Amino acid sequence: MGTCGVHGRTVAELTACAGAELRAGDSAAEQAGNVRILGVSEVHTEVRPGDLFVALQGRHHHGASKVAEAVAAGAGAVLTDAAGARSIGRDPGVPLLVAEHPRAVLGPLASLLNGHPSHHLPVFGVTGTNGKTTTAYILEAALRRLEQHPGLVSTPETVVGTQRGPSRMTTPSAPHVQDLLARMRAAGNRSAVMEVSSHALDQERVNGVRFDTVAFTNLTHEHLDYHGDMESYFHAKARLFTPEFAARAVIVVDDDAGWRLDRLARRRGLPTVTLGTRPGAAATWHLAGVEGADEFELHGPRGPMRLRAPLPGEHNRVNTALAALMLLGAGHPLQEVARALDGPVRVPGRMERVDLGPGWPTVLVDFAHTPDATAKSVSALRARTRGRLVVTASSGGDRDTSKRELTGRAVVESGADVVVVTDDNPRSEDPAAIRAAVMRGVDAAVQRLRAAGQPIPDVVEASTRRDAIRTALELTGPQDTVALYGKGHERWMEIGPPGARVPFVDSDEVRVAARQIGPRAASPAQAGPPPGRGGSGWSAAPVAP
Ligand SMILES: CC(=O)N[C@H]1[C@@H](OP(=O)(O)OP(=O)(O)OC[C@H]2O[C@@H](n3ccc(=O)[nH]c3=O)[C@H](O)[C@@H]2O)O[C@H](CO)[C@@H](O)[C@@H]1O[C@H](C)C(=O)N[C@@H](C)C(=O)N[C@H](CCC(=O)O)C(=O)O
Ligand SMILES: Nc1ncnc2c1ncn2[C@@H]1O[C@H](COP(=O)(O)OP(=O)(O)OP(=O)(O)O)[C@@H](O)[C@H]1O
Ligand SMILES: N[C@H](CCC[C@H](N)C(=O)O)C(=O)O
Repeated sequence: MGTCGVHGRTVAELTACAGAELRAGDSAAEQAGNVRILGVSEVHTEVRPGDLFVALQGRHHHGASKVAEAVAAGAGAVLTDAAGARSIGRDPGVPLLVAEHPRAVLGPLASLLNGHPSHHLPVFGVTGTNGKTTTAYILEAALRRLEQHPGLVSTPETVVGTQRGPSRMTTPSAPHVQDLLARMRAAGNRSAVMEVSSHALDQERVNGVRFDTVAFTNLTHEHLDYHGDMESYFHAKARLFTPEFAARAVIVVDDDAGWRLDRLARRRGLPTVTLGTRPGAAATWHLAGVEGADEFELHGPRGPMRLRAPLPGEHNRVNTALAALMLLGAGHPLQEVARALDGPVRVPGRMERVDLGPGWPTVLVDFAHTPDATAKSVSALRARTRGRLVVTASSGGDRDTSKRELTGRAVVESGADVVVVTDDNPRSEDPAAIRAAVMRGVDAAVQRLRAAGQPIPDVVEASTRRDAIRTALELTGPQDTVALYGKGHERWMEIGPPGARVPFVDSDEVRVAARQIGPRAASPAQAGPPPGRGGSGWSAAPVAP
């Protein structure tokens, strides 16, 4: 990887940058120090001639076991840790750099080799359990309207110049991050928006990026398979909030983690502004609005701003407000920010409507795959659905198992009328076992509602997602809403061993199922089961409370 062209950097320069020790093996140290390195890679299959191969200890392998292949592919030098150096043993045939924490210096080295791209364009980083992608897209659209020509690094897509393409990861490896920023710079982007995942922070993938403004959305139950507990998860997120990474931060303080992060960031010397939606919260900015409406006001030190969220739900007002405060923090005038945020934004697979025409329910595809996201999304749709709200409940395999029951519980407690328990990406697990876990949460919540004398949803299990989609359409009419959760923008289903995928697109499946079911009568009076548990009627525009 790397785009520093034919010039590159010498091994001596990289050794100094990495704080490493240069072991020249059989070659003379001076000669080794003069070797020119053109790029950097941490995956042996991505090594290009003249690259520095950085051999890291991972969860499964030590990259040092791939040094011979990397050198055969043309690696000009190798950087590793003491354990890696021991396992390489004999002279690898190229200069060997040994550092205490090569992972920590991989990003800075990649930045150096790419001409420090983040020093030349403002980078906006968004982290938090839910809302990163949505906030990033809202911000990207606004920066475009402000003629800041943003690049984008996000879960669904990456934008370099004006080219949009699918992403493989939310936040890629350090060499890829720096390579993307360098390519953005070369392609004329004048700003960049980047989602920063907790995995990326834990694995130091954004080390070496200088962020202009970083933002925190929230911290709720997720990724405990990786982080172990919420405390470690918090500390992974908190890594981003230091003056070394960013010039300033915007922090949503609707949960305890937000307040705690604000205190921690300020103690570290990072200037912060806070955003609260709870009445009486001692935040810098407050979001005020009528429940269920997309319009809202933002009150704070620089006066009220009137804004409109481009997607429904309270959570999307927060995402919009966060984007506004990031832009204000970066120095854009208030009126311009308000204007730039006033317009449609398409966020792939987030509250995305699938238009089937008259006679059909409102169908939405949404990426809610955590308990909190599911609760927020179901509540938002409940408030806008005149008829019945039919939702899928599912969870991915080989991921946090403890969120499955909580997700099942969330759909019931947030007001769904019909819950269709089905599959997401089963990966290597037995899909029936995952559904059973989700169903336990659904059942427990139903029992609680029943005991409290409250209305309870109908519950169906569909052993394939295709069946679930068809069932949801068959059950619904034009007054109803169908929400398909979990897969959002994904264009595949992961089934079987790691990496195994079959094509599967929720919105395509909806259209196929509608065609199979056949035409629907256009009149709302003729179709659809009786009204559900409540709600005030779906509308693309906000429904009056
Ligand atoms: C759990 C996790 O994040 N794993 C990442 C991690 O894998 P690992 O620790 O198992 O790596 P490893 O296989 O032990 O290899 C160690 C080192 O040897 C190198 N190696 C390894 C094997 C080989 O044949 N050749 C080789 O060079 C590897 O490049 C690596 O540097 O390091 C790898 C190399 O950088 C990543 O590809 C891999 O991401 C995997 C694919 C992944 O699925 N990650 C997901 C969970 C992830 O990061 N998701 C977040 C979004 C989460 C969210 O917010 O929703 C994201 O930012 O995308
Ligand atoms: N601020 C928010 N708070 C809670 N839930 C949200 C928020 N914003 C969006 N959501 C819900 O979470 C889902 C995922 O949103 P989004 O993709 O923006 O988050 P993300 O942090 O990028 O998620 P991921 O890391 O899984 O890609 C949305 O489809 C929506 O249901
Ligand atoms: N980045 C998230 C995406 C989850 C998407 C959902 N469809 C699933 O498979 O669980 C993860 O890897 O946990």
